[in-house]
This record gives sequence, C-alpha cells and structure tokens, in this order.
Amino acid sequence: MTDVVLDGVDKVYPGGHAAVRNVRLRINDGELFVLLGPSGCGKSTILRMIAGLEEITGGDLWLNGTVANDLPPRDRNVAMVFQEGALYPHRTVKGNMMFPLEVSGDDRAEASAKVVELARALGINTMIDRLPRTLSGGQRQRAAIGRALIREPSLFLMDEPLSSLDAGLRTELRVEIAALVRSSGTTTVYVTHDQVEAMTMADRMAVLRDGVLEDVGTPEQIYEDPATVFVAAFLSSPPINLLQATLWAVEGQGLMLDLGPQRLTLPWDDPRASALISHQGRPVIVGIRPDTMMPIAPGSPAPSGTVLSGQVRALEFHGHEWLAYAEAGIPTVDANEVGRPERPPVLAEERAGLRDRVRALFGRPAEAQEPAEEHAGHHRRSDLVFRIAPGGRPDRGERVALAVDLDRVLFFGADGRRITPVHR
Ligand SMILES: Nc1ncnc2c1ncn2[C@@H]1O[C@H](COP(=O)(O)OP(=O)(O)OP(=O)(O)O)[C@@H](O)[C@H]1O
Repeated sequence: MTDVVLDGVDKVYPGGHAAVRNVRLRINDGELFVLLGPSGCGKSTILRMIAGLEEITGGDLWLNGTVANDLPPRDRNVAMVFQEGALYPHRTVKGNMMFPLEVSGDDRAEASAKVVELARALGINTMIDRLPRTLSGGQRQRAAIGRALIREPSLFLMDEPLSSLDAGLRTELRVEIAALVRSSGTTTVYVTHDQVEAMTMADRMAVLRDGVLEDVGTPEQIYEDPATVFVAAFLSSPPINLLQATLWAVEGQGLMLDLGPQRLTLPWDDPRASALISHQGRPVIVGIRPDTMMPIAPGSPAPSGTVLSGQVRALEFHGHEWLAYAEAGIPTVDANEVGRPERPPVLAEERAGLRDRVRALFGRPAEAQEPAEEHAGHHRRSDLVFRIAPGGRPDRGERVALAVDLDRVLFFGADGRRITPVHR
C-alpha cells in the first residue's frame, strides 16, 4: 500500500524540452488513478518518474510520506505494465508469472498455488502451460498483468496496456482490470489517451495538456464541472459546442450572451450571474453539450433567450441515436487553441511547407486551392451539434429551433478557464 505525491514536479529532457511542468498531484492509497491526455502531453513521463526510470529535474516525488526522487527503482516496490506487456518467449504463462517469485526465492509450491489462483482471476487458468506466442494479444496482456501483480507490489503502474487490442477486447479487459486492482487494494496509476477508458475505470483522474495539469477529480466532477475548456472538449463525445460570445448586462432582462446573429439570456436570479458579471463587455466561451439542446417545434412557446436556431446541414446515424449538425452562423472556438502558449512562428511555416509538399505530391495546381475558411483565430467549425430523440428526425435543409438547457451550459473566459467556481 502506498500513496504518491507529486509536489511541483518538472521534467526537462536533455535538449531542453519541458515535458512536465510544475505538476502537483496526490494519489491516495488504494486508488485507481488515471492520467489522461492527448499524445505527447507527458503522461508516460510522469509514470516513468514515479517508477524511477526517469530522472526528476524539478520538484519532489513522495512515496508513502518519504521523498523518493533518488530512490532506485528496485527499492520502490513498483510493478509496471506497458502497451505490449513483454513476456519471456521461452517460458509458459505459468513460468512467466512464477518468475518474480522465483527471483525473490519464494517457496515453489506456495508460489505455484498463488500463480494458479491469480491466473484464474485473470481468466487465463486454462492456458497457463502455453507459450506467449500461442496466445492472443488480450491473453498476453492478462499474463503480463499477472506477472506484474503476482509479487503484490505497493504501486502498480500501467502505461496504455489496452491500446494494442481491438475495441471489444478493450471494453472487456478494462472492466476486469478495474475489478482486479480494486479487489487487490493496490494503488494503481493508469495512463491512457482514451477518455472512455479513463471515465469508466478511474476513481479519480487527472487531465494533462502540454505537460501541464488541467484538472483533477472524479470522472463525474471532471465531466460535469470541468475546470477548462480543453477538459470539457477532451471529455465530450459527441463534441461539446463551444460558442464565441460577448457578455452584456441588460437591465430588466439579465445577462445577455451575444453570439453574433443569435442571443441567449441568463436571468439575474441564476446562481452563476454574480461570477459572470465580472466579464461584462468581454468575450466568453459558451459550452453547450449536444444533449443539452432539444429540437422544439418551430413557434412553440419557450422562455425568451433560451432558444438557438439553425439549418440542418448533416445527419449522422450512430445506432443508439442520431446526431445533427446545423449551420447557425455563430462563431465557434477550437478548444485546442485556447489557453495554450502561442506556438513559435517556425511551426506555422513548417506546416505550410508540409501542405505544399503534399500538394506537389498529388499534383494539385495552386489555383485549385479551396477558398480560405472564414475564421479568425480560433473560429473554425460553425455548426451546432445536437442529439435527436428517436422519432422526430428533421430533414437535411430544414430549419430547427433548439431549446437550450441553460442550467447545464458552461461558461469559460477567453483564457479557457471556467468563470464560475469549480467544485472538487
Ligand atoms: N527521452 C526523451 N527525450 C526527449 N524528449 C522526450 C523523451 N521522451 C519523451 N519526450 C517528449 O516529451 C513529451 C512527453 O512525452 P510522453 O511520452 O511522456 O507523452 P505521452 O503523453 O505519454 O504520449 P503518448 O500517449 O504518445 O505516449 C513529448 O513531446 C515527447 O516527444
């Protein structure tokens, strides 16, 4: 059993790349804690620093109340499983799982009984005499997890252990891994870039971007009450609508969100009004999840300032639901570009260079270029995305009115941080 504290931890790789920046985090004893973020955000680096495989260049790592920055990996009692859990190819599943116990000189009969019991819990008891190459990817990962857990580590670290498996197996294994580590009570840090995996498995989770911690909390807290626009967007599937607005206080009406050609109004008695008023006259980002907008019959009564409208441009069938995309003329925001430092100009040049090279490759003449998208800065997509309840599906080209559940709308400043207080 162990708890882990990262106290202002930095990682600057040789060559100067700052992969992890001032991360402050507490992972409690027995917790299944998930590190989530896009590729390159520093998740694996954090995991490797906890394991002692990567030097910490700033701040402190505490393991069970002791600073462990310089503790050798073998003294941390940590077990780790990677994307492709490496097994010894010439040892059977049982031989692989026995190995850590043999090294520590455990009694053979006891070790064997323990391996059989854990193999049963992992659902691989019928294949313990087989060699790894005769197993499927999922079975190999189970064996690798078994080998890591067999010596009862204080801390279990998993780096994208399911990412090489197909979707069905991933779903099955994530349920089993979560149940197994919970029943063992081992503090577990699990790295993934898959938000569904994170939300379904985690007791608590952290969301990272560019080496910086954006948010920490339970999956429900982070989904319902995200700290930043990046977190709200990263955890939203289908994508959250992020609308560019200017906020105005209007006497007798409330807080008016000027969305260009359309408006929403928050009444004065809304509990968020007092925090929002500080942004009077300033740009804000309005976050509306697709399930918080409901199509209503045109002209049907709705409180003023609660309806958006648009023309249906596309419909998508997702099996359990339909999604619709409606052109509403409202400027939208790209979450990836909000609240992050400006990229150096050289990157933009490199990108243009790549585009030119691809064009040259496919022989596209320069005059065949598509017209430039009409957006400035962050404005890209200009559709409203909403869910459609079974039954009343609009047609493509039809105008729709959408009642917005204002209580569930999220408000962010232009820096991408939530304007209203975040509760943890
Ligand atoms: N040994 C290294 N030397 C220099 N830079 C490195 C090294 N290892 C990682 N990086 C850089 O540090 C950043 C974080 O890498 P890291 O592997 O921790 O990200 P990640 O979130 O785990 O990504 P992924 O999901 O793709 O594995 C990346 O920009 C990566 O290129």
